[in-house]
Amino acid sequence: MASFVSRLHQAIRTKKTAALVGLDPRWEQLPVRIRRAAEEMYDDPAAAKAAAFEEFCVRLIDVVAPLVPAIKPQAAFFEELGPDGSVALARVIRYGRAQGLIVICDAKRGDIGSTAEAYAKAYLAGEDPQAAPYAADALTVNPYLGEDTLQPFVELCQKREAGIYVLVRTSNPGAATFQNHQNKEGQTLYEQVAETVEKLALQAGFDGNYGSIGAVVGATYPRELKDLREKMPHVPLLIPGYGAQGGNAADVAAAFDSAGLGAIVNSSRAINFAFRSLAYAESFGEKQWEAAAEAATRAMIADLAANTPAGQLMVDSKEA
Ligand SMILES: O=C(O)c1cc(=O)[nH]c(=O)n1[C@@H]1O[C@H](COP(=O)(O)O)[C@@H](O)[C@H]1O
Repeated sequence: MASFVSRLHQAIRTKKTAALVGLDPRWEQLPVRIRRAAEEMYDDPAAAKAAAFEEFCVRLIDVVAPLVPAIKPQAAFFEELGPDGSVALARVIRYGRAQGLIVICDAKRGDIGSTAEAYAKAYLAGEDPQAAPYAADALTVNPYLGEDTLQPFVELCQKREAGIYVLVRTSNPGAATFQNHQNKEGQTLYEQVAETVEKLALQAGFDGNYGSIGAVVGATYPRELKDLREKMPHVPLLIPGYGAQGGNAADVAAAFDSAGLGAIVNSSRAINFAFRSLAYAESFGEKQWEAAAEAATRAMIADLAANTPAGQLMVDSKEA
């Protein structure tokens, strides 16, 4: 049995990058051919969109599976379609795992403890992909209801060798409104959450350096990121906000330890829809959307390699 964090770090060592590809299928931005083919096949719009999302994500997984350790399907886009979307999400998660990827489902769940337990059972398959309907290795979790509501997730992480990433300091422009609220001692809400997550990380899947209870910290706030890395030395970080939201490799460099571990950096739109971007549209165009996604993934990996210690792993091994 291997804990979530040890499986993740093994995958990072194998692929020699901490790049994480988010799967955020947006109907209007999908390649037209995929949309048209699905619309011809299904009369029902939700069924057509779900089929198109699945095809797009499966083909994207085929592109990125040899390059990166992990993917992060965004549940929201699938849920928007109703039951057909949920089935597509479950199938995409399974396909990703079958290709040897670590799959982090981004559904940002959280509720009172007894309900949280049901969410945990739904998403946290952990090491055994048969253990849950949405068979993810890890799930993003909202801590707003309190520490007791994280406990069911932590317990299932222990039982199934799964992981969670708790929202600590998010990447969005309004992150500070609640998260920077200070208590009487001057400690911000996100620092209090960080303290709890650090404590929980020692309780589940601890591999001697890191636990399997992680934290989401945005790339768009590099000062807070550096500070939180120090406050949570045993917590693996999931860092969104690189790419489309403006974060760059220099912004996330402080998240990594001297072995290049301890964090993964997500990019979704900039890879999924690279064929629509200024950087790649001219060279690739819509028909070659997969080649554009591959080029964008390779560019991200090269950027992290050049500007973070995690990337140094790749450089060192090429030289060896
Ligand atoms: O939990 C997340 O992944 C997340 C947390 C956060 O603070 N900010 C954030 O952008 N995300 C998610 O990460 C993805 C970022 O997508 P891009 O901005 O297209 O790279 C989206 O699916 C977001 O929902």
